[in-house]
Amino acid sequence: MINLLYISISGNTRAFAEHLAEYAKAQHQANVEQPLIHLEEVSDATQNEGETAPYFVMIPTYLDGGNGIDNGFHELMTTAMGDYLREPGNAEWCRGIIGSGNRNFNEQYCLTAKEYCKEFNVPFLADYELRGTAKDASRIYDILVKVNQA
Ligand SMILES: Cc1cc2nc3c(=O)[nH]c(=O)nc-3n(C[C@H](O)[C@H](O)[C@H](O)COP(=O)(O)O)c2cc1C
Repeated sequence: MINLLYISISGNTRAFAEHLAEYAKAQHQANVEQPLIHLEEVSDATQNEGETAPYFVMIPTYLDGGNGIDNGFHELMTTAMGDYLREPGNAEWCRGIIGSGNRNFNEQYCLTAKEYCKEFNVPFLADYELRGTAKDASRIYDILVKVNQA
């Protein structure tokens, strides 16, 4: 089983997370060795239960102003995920982060995920735009399977 935590404000990340879980289900049906994906959505209402097993994080990008090079990392909307990762012991179980965003934001593309990776010292595993594509789902599932097995 692959545990995947995500946060979604306007629904794109939720849609992609569900797409990934469906893709995993199909892979698992074809070959039981291929793991399923267990999803958990984090929000401002999330109570910390304390992570005790490996998991991955998916986070979209919402930033206020700046250019992403020498300024501009003022995170909006998604801070509940950072708060969750900062709870004692939680970040230690995080095996990597997948960022999403929109390439129109140039240097700020997926910047929240990149900054979290630095702060929590975990690998940046992949990125995708908006709701992702079928290709993104298979590419990212393969990455999750590989890192989860390591
Ligand atoms: C106000 C606002 C600011 C955004 N800022 C960024 C940004 O700095 N970098 C980026 O890559 N995408 C940015 N995006 C795009 C979102 O990350 C993208 O739409 C994402 O798929 C939203 O995920 P969600 O629907 O799960 O909340 C922004 C979108 C909005 C509405």
